[in-house]
Amino acid sequence: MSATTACAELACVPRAAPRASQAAPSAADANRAPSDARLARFAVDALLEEAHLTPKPALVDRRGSGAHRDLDLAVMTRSALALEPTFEALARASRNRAPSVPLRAQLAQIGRAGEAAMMRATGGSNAHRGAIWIVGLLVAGATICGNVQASSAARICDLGAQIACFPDRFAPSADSNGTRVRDRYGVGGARREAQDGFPHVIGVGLPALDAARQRGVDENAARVDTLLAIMTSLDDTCLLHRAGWPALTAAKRGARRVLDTGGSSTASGRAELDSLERTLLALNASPGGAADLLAATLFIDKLVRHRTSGSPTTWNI
Ligand SMILES: CC(C)(COP(=O)(O)OP(=O)(O)OC[C@H]1O[C@@H](n2cnc3c(N)ncnc32)[C@H](O[C@H]2O[C@H](COP(=O)(O)OP(=O)(O)OP(=O)(O)O)[C@@H](O)[C@H]2O)[C@@H]1O)[C@@H](O)C(=O)NCCC(=O)NCCS
Ligand SMILES: Nc1ncnc2[nH]cnc12
Repeated sequence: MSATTACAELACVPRAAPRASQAAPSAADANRAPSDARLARFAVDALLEEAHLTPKPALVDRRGSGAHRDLDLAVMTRSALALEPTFEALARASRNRAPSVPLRAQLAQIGRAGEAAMMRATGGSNAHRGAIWIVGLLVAGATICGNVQASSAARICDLGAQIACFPDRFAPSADSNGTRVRDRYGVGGARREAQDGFPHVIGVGLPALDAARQRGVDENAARVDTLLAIMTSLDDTCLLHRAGWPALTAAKRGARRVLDTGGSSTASGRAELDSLERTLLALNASPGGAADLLAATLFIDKLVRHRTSGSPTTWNI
């Protein structure tokens, strides 16, 4: 499918730490599609904002390492920053292309080089393998989409899904955690999430973020509640790989309880969130796939929403 959407320009969003300050959008930014560099910057910003978001149950955040022994906030930050050239290369390769077998093969090679860059940056820890896949495909989808407007989210996800559905011709026969878990439990994992059109971004994450903002909770709580909404239904192979079905069930039910008792901004919701975290830590399990899908939601939100909102989100991390 070719890029046909006629869209307006994408403005750069004023944002807080942890990254160096960004240039404000210039008049020259008007009426053109986001550049490769800007798409990459949004992708990295989304990863950084996810990592710094606090509190997240059993995940790395500003409080500590959660259930992870080999990850902390400094490692997650180094990993995200090291991925900027990867996301930019994914965008560059997708420019003026349509989803196809050759494009899929080229993106896969860039993605694998990105995984190697992540491993070098983290000293061998897997911080963002899932995010390279999920957000990388959305970067490609956004590039092919061209100009981006408020209604572009579904098209970007659809284009990313089309790419994911083509075979990865040069894939090494990998024996990944995800492959083992999919065989054992019969779940779809990261691959299926992309091939199905990113349902946890388009059908869960973005609506949950909208709903939380409309409820008037602060942006931090809105994002935590969005993560929890994703957790309520995601078959997260990170949880399954670490602690099997009990961890996945505890994560889904616990996240639902937090939301049903008012969300993370309420005292009762916060108590349920603490309880969910204790349960996951006891199982040595963490919802890494849900964290990646939150980052993907934030990436799309930046692309399609901030420019049109008129009042860009400002929040401290
Ligand atoms: C298609 C791939 C994603 C490969 O997938 P596969 O499932 O075979 O491999 P995994 O290595 O298991 O990676 C999948 C990661 O995706 C995240 N995830 C899990 N469930 C879902 C889901 N339902 N939807 C979306 N995403 C999901 C998750 O990533 C996060 O967890 C990681 C941390 O886990 P942890 O257990 O701490 O770490 P490990 O070191 O792995 O465990 P130990 O061995 O130490 O015990 C962290 O990375 C988070 O991001 C899953 O881990 C894809 O990778 C692929 O084919 N790549 C090739 C390149 C390519 O084609 N690129 C395309 C262009 S971008
Ligand atoms: N914040 C986080 N903690 C642990 N694993 C992750 N994978 C992606 N984001 C993560």
